[in-house]
Amino acid sequence: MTARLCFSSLTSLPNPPSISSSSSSTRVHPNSISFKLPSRFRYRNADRRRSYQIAATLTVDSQTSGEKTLDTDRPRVLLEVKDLTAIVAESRQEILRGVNLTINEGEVHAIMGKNGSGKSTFSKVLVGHPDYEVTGGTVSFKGEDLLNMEPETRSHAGLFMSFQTPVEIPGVSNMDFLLMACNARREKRGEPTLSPIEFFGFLSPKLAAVNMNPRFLDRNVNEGFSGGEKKRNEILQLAVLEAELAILDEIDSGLDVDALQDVAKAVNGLLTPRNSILMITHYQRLLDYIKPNYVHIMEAGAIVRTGDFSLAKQLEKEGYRAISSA
Ligand SMILES: Nc1ncnc2c1ncn2[C@@H]1O[C@H](COP(=O)(O)OP(=O)(O)OP(=O)(O)O)[C@@H](O)[C@H]1O
Repeated sequence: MTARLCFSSLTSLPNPPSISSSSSSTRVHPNSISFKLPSRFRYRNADRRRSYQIAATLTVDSQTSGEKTLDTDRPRVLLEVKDLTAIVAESRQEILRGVNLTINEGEVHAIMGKNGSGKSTFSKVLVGHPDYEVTGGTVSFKGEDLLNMEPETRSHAGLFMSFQTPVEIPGVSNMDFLLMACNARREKRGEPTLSPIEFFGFLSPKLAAVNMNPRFLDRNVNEGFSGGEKKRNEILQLAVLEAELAILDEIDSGLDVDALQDVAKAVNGLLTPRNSILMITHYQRLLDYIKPNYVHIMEAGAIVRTGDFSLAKQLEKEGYRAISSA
């Protein structure tokens, strides 16, 4: 069966995403892609939150990939967050209480902070998670108003988020998923799409960089993957999507020491002077492998301190009490 999966509409559907056979489709969405669908494909049981994750992960672009900075000596500001406040949409509980953060291209930033300080909420608000409502402040991404964009448009613009708990997609092989994502990006850039064989050539060095066994390509996306395998797979997706700002939420959790080194090596290999990384982590050990330019401490929904790597070392040695603003 051939099916058509419309990435851009996933987040806007009132119901779980569905797959329509191409024979019954009368209109083709510009971001949709035809692919062979295994007969066991089951999307109807997916909930809306998962759809959001799929869309946030899948949609790719490069509308702005051809942009050039006018002043090539000065790094471009990728993300500028000013006085951002946000609440949980359902309970109206205030979580973010005035976050300020600027990320230039080529920089690696790390956010640390006690459990419940708002780190994940901040990253989810950046990618437009429907659980949260922004109540104040501004966020610009490459000069555009990020908060006015739909989640898929944010992804189109070059934002990628690796979730603490990566989504499973039953019925879609990893290979199909990555191929779709890659070709969606190429289409947006006006480049010819890759055949599965060409794509394998593109993917092979990335697989090697993440030290991932090619047999994972035949398995359904993240289904039955161990925690560490899911994290590697997230970095593989990042490598394929070539996002300009990657938000990595606890990418080190659940990784053994070898896997941590592999993942860190792969992330470092993806860094260029044109892209940036925002890591959320509890542990200095990740920062030993992916060296941050800036370390921020989040407390009660705001960034209360910023420093360099030595701040993470101080934290490891003395704990939050020593550097708390309270
Ligand atoms: N969808 C939600 N519904 C209710 N409460 C929420 C929701 N999202 C976040 N919170 C609350 O907001 C606070 C901040 O949570 P968040 O996950 O952002 O913290 P964190 O700093 O990432 O924590 P951790 O280090 O434990 O991952 C917590 O008290 C959490 O319970």
